[in-house]
Amino acid sequence: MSKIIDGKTVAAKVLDECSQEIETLKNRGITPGLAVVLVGDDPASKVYVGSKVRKCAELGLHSRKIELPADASQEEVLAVVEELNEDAAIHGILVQSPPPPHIDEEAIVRAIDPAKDVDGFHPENVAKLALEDASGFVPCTPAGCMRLLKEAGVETSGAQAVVIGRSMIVGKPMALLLMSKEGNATVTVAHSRTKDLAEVSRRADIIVAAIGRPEFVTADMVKDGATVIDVGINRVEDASAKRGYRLVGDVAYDEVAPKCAAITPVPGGVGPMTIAMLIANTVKAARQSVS
Ligand SMILES: NC(=O)C1=CN([C@@H]2O[C@H](COP(=O)(O)OP(=O)(O)OC[C@H]3O[C@@H](n4cnc5c(N)ncnc54)[C@H](OP(=O)(O)O)[C@@H]3O)[C@@H](O)[C@H]2O)C=CC1
Ligand SMILES: Nc1nc(=O)c2c([nH]1)NC[C@@H]1CN(c3ccc(C(=O)N[C@@H](CCC(=O)O)C(=O)O)cc3)C=[N+]21
Repeated sequence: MSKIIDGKTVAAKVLDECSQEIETLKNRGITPGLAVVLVGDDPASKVYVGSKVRKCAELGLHSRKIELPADASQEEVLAVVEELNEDAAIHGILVQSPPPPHIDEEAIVRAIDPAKDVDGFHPENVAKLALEDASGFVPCTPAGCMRLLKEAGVETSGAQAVVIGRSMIVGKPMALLLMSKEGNATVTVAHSRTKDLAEVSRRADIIVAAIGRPEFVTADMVKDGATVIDVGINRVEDASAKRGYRLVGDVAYDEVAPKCAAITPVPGGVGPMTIAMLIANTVKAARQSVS
C-alpha cells in the first residue's frame, strides 16, 4: 500500500511557521506585502491568483492584485513592475505565468527587483540557487516538492531521482535542489527528446513529473517502491463535474499509486505547497528588507 503525501497538511504546517514570523515582523512594524500581477483573463490563472491573494488575507499579509487587460503593452506591464519595485509596502512581486504571447516574459522577470522576486525566476536568484547561496529565492513549486519529500520521510541522499520536465519554473530548479548538498540525489533530467523515457524513469527511486500532459506517467514507467511527486495540474473536461472539468496530474494515479512507496495526489499535493512556499518567500523578503 502506498502512502499518500498530503500536501494540504504540510502546507498548513509551513503556513503555521510563517504566521509566527509574520507576528514577529508585525511587532517590529512590518507587514509583509505581496503583489500579484495578472495580464489577460486566462480562467486557470485567475483561480491561482485569487487563491494567492486570499491566503495573504487569511494570514494578515498585505496584498495587491493588479489586473491588466490581455492587450496591455510590454511598456504598461513594465511600468507596473517598476511601480511595485518602488512600493515600500510590497516585499514580493509575482507576475503570473504565462503572459499573453506578445509580452516578453523574460524582460518582465529581469525588471523585477531581485530582492522582491519571490518566484525566484530572476537571473540573480537562478544563479544563487545554482551556487547554493541561501540568500536567494527558490522557486515555490520545487521548494514545495523538496519539503514534501522531507516531511514524508523520503531519503533523497544517494537516491536515483528522475525529473521529467526541464522548465525554468519546475524541472530545472527541481533538479538543482535534488542534486544540491541538501538533496544529495543522483539526478537525471528527462524531456521531450529523451529516448526510451520508460526505461529511464523505471530506474528512479524518486520521480518528479512536471510535464503538463494528463496521466502521462503510467505504471510501466515506475519501479515498485518508488516515490512519485506529481506536479502536473491539467484540466480535463468532465460534464459530470461541478465546474465542467476536473483536475488530473501528469501521473496516471490509479494505476501508479499501488506500486509506490509514496505518492502525491492531484489536487491536494504539490499545488497547496506552491502557495505556502510563496507566502514563505514573501515573509523572507520582508525579513531581509530590514536586516
Ligand atoms: N502544482 C503547481 O504548483 C504547479 C504545477 N504546474 C504544472 O506542472 C506541469 C508542468 O509545468 P511547466 O514546467 O511549467 O511546463 P512546461 O510546458 O514549461 O514544461 C514541460 C516540460 O515537459 C517536457 N515534456 C513535454 N512533453 C514531453 C514528453 N512527451 N516526454 C518527456 N517530456 C516531455 C518538456 O520538454 P521540452 O523542454 O523538450 O519541451 C518540458 O521540459 C503543468 O501541468 C503545470 O500546470 C506548474 C507550475 C506549478
Ligand atoms: N509567476 C508564476 N508563479 C507561479 O507559481 C505559477 C505561475 N506563474 N503560473 C501558473 C503556475 C501554476 N501554479 C499553481 C499554484 C497553485 C495551485 C493549487 O493550489 N492547486 C490546487 C487546486 C486548485 C484548483 O482547484 O484549481 C491543488 O493542486 O490542490 C496550482 C498551480 C502556480 N504557478
